[in-house]
Amino acid sequence: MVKPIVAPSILASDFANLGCECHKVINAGADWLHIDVMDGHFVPNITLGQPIVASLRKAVPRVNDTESTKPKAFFDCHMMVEEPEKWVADFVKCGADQFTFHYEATKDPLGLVKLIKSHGIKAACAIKPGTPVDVLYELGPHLDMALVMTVEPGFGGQKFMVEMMPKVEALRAKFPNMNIQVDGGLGKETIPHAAKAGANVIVAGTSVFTAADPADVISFMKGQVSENLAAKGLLD
Ligand SMILES: O=C(CO)[C@H](O)[C@H](O)COP(=O)(O)O
Ligand SMILES: [Fe+2]
Repeated sequence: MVKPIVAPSILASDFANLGCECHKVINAGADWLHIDVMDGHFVPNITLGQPIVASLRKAVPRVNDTESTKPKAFFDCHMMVEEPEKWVADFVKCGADQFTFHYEATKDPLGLVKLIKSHGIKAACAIKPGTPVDVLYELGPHLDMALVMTVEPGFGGQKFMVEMMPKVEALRAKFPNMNIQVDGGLGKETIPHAAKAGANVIVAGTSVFTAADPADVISFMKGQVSENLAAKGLLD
């Protein structure tokens, strides 16, 4: 059983007003914040690192912080970096709740999952469009989430690759209770494909942050995911 989760990608936000932008989407119904970390090596782009995540953590406390009245969120860190092992401790320290590494970036995926979990946060693994889904079959039982990229990682605002949906279907068939995330080009037009395939964690940058009514986009996507999970008997 899984829940519908919408995770706006802060890459599409106005970084000069990052805290307010995040409060805006949380108040509009976002469950997680998706934080795209790019190193200019694993992907041809550089985005943000630990100082920004640490600052954002002060503006957006952890979900279990009962003291603060500020809007809270789960920090879903998508690590598009080489040698992801090097960054686990730093990202735990600056406030990550989940560390998603790329299968293509490590020689020891299971060792990395164990390292991430040893720090007390969630471990997830992403695959690029050219990577076959079966690389995740052995790792799946150890993961908190699998991420099927629906664009080539590196940039926001790209076109959704519907041809990735068989990967999502295959994962959902094998792992009915696992969080399965899709990332890239998701919005009101493309969500029906991802929801039908069985994805339950929806990353959406451009479609949420540029919307006149972000709450409408978020609730539409959650509704589509809920309907499809319910039809499969998997809605928590
Ligand atoms: O990982 C990513 C790119 O590598 C981003 O999370 C993704 O592109 C989301 O942005 P958008 O919804 O605008 O496509
Ligand atoms: Fe991402």
